[in-house]
Amino acid sequence: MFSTILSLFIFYFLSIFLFVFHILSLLISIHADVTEPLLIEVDQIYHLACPASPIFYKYNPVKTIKTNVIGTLNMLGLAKRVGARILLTSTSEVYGDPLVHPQEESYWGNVNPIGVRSCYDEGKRVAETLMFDYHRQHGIEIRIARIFNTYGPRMNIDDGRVVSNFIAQAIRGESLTVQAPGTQTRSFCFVSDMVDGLVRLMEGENTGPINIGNPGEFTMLELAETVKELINPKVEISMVENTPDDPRQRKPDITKAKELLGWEPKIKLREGLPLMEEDFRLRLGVARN
Ligand SMILES: O=C(O)[C@H]1O[C@H](OP(=O)(O)OP(=O)(O)OC[C@H]2O[C@@H](n3ccc(=O)[nH]c3=O)[C@H](O)[C@@H]2O)[C@H](O)[C@@H](O)[C@@H]1O
Repeated sequence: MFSTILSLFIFYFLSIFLFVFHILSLLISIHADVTEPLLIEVDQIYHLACPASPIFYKYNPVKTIKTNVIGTLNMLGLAKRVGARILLTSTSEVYGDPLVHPQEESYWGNVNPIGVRSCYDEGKRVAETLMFDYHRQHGIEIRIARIFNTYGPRMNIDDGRVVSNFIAQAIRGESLTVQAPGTQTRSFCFVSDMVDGLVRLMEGENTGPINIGNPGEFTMLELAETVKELINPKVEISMVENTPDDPRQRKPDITKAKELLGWEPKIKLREGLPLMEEDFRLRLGVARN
């Protein structure tokens, strides 16, 4: 009798323990790794995974391409299993070093398949292919955004991308490191505009791909001059060595986003930079003089 009660107790205790362990491991896996399968119930998936900063994705290219390929397969598997709509944040990098300017979605790009950026560029291109293959073969509801350079408060101070670098350098009184030749261009979109565009794409009826970005185009020297003027006129601008395959020009054609999503960015670069400066000053503990 006593041994029956004891074994029932142990069984009961073990069941609860295993149940709690299972839930905990699920929760941990939600935050852990998109390259592992995910067992959850959802209606919508925003598949944003993959480091977007060149220094971070080049630091571990194998993991970067695994995230783009295996991660996207896992997310599409989840979408298929639970019937969810899935949005992929692709990138302007699918256009590579573009020979067409500004870049329309119909442009197929000019990408080096074996370069140091390829883990990211080609990874995102494969991710787009997988999205369309699952859409055509399994009827999955897909959305693809091609994000152009985005910036804003709460960005990692040591992210390594140009806007966060220049703002942190200006606040710390260090020289702004323009990578040669400095005439290369980018178009910078403020984070709140980007989020609005992504939500509209997810909620709308268009698969995309749709460019989401701010068409205001600046050379890196112009960006450095603007940051210097707005944040710290005393800092110097220095020219440093660049990295291979740096795209020479980038500007989104956002006709599709305007027509199909009723979206266009509201925040200009000169308005967005001070908002980011405020947040960086708080986190760096450096007040404005
Ligand atoms: O922010 C983004 O959305 C994009 O950032 C990167 O693309 P990239 O445009 O090369 O990003 P940055 O590292 O910020 O470089 C932009 C330009 O600034 C220059 N740069 C960068 C850092 C720096 O300190 N100084 C500097 O002049 C680079 O040479 C490059 O021409 C990623 O590869 C994109 O996929 C990602 O979507």
